[in-house]
Amino acid sequence: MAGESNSHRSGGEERAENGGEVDDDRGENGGFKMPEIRYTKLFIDGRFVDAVSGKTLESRDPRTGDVIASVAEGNKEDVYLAVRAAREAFDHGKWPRMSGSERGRVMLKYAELVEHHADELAALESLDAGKPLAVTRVVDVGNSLHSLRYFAGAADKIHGETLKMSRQLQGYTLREPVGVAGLIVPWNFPAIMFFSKVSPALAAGCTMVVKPAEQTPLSALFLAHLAKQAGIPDGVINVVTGFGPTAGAAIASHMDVDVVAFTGSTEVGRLIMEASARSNLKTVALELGGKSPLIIFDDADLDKAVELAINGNFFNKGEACITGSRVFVQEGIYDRFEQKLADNMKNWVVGDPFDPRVNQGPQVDKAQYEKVLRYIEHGKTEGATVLTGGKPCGKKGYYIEPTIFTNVKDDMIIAKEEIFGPVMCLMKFKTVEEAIGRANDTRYGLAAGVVTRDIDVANRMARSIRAGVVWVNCYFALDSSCPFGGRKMSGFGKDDSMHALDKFLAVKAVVTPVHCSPWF
Ligand SMILES: NC(=O)C1=CN([C@@H]2O[C@H](COP(=O)(O)OP(=O)(O)OC[C@H]3O[C@@H](n4cnc5c(N)ncnc54)[C@H](OP(=O)(O)O)[C@@H]3O)[C@@H](O)[C@H]2O)C=CC1
Ligand SMILES: CCCCCC/C=C/C(=O)O
Repeated sequence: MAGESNSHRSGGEERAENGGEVDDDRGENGGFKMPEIRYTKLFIDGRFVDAVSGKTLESRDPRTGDVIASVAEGNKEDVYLAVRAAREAFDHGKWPRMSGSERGRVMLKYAELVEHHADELAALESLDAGKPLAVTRVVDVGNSLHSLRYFAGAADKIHGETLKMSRQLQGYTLREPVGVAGLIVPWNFPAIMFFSKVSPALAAGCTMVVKPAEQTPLSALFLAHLAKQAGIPDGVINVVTGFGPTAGAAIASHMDVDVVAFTGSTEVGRLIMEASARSNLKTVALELGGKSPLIIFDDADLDKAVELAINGNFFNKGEACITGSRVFVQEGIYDRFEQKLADNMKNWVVGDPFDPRVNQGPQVDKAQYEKVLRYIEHGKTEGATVLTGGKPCGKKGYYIEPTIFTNVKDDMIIAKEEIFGPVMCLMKFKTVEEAIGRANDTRYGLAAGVVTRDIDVANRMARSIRAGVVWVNCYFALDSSCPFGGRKMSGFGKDDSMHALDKFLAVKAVVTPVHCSPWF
């Protein structure tokens, strides 16, 4: 493992460059200076404060399992304080009452500050979540900035409709900020997830309480500090770090929270809906798990298809709801595809995320590491064949070899359940009809990929697959302007695009009689 003096290349070969061991003379962290962790308290009403209980939770370095910071452990009482601040800011503060263009201007200032601190943010994110720094800087920070700027631009484009009514009535709709938003986000893309919820909520004029995942609280606190610097009024963004069953559940069941936007597991999504039903029937938007198909046809560009399968499965160590973890390859190209995939995986480097040569860092924590390894064992006992990987690697930390299973049957656990780790199921198919049937044979419906040069096949697949997005000849092609969110047990409601605003806006109809109209 790099940073630990040996990293790992997939395909069973330890470090090709110099006979297995890396001669790493750049010292620990590849000579990279670790970020200073400056913010570890709850952010409520514009101030960093301890949890009422005084308790803290530990954020750990996934490279080693060592504690990197003790962070305030907020619970129900802290959530209540945060919601009170958000309520006050909504009911009496200026943010919801500013014009959209003024809000947009402050959000652009916020984006400028995030960009100015991009290196620090990227380093915090890599340290907390185990992501390669080079990727974090470009993808995680880049995507965060894009989201903030997109919704800064959207803030003055929120408007209703005039209604053509069937009687002598004049009607129009207003789209008003819905109120206090509870934003519960996971650990796989902490900053991206923060902004995927915070940016549209800000643009809509809502105030909010954000709960980051217990594994990755650091970037949200840092971003709260930058929000204050940018001039976002106190109480508009509050961040309560803490555990899901306490702090998260308190947000979901709070009578004064008007909407919860959540990304995470399907199991917790269900709990959030239950909490809404039992409390104030708040609006709920859920972005949940997936088991997405990536379907590669005989006519595909082989190099491209292999690249998409690798990135579609092993990017972010497979910790993404949209991984194309069921790779279906048509029989005519299958053998060549499998060979090239195995060959290319030899260049995939697992190791310290601060080493620029590394493609894949450690899983986020021990629980996820153990969960993924259990799935790998399931795959073996169910009779699938290990093409690459199949075991943990490194002497410490939560590293797992990128694992590809062949001879996978659709009803195997590894082909049905979300693994959320670097595990690909490779399967063969014959016809378009078979590919459609098997792609849809899942309780999830988040994303799908199709690789073909045939426009008719591409169109037919795009219309037949029941998923929130179908990527044709690309994968992970997310953009702030493109709606993102699933169907079936992958949830409902959209992140990104103008659709993301909907959950933060209440539509109100205004109707008056109209007399003497020359047209009616
Ligand atoms: N769709 C996606 O992008 C994600 C999917 N997952 C899936 O979920 C699996 C388990 O990961 P896990 O971290 O447990 O995911 P969770 O769904 O538990 O976590 C997501 C967020 O929800 C919070 N949360 C947990 N329980 C509750 C609750 N009862 N009420 C309100 N909020 C709650 C978590 O807090 P805390 O961290 O404190 O528990 C976290 O902030 C993964 O292996 C993966 O399959 C996970 C993350 C993202
Ligand atoms: C380019 C990658 C950005 C991924 C952000 C969206 C991920 C969603 C998820 O895994 O929940």
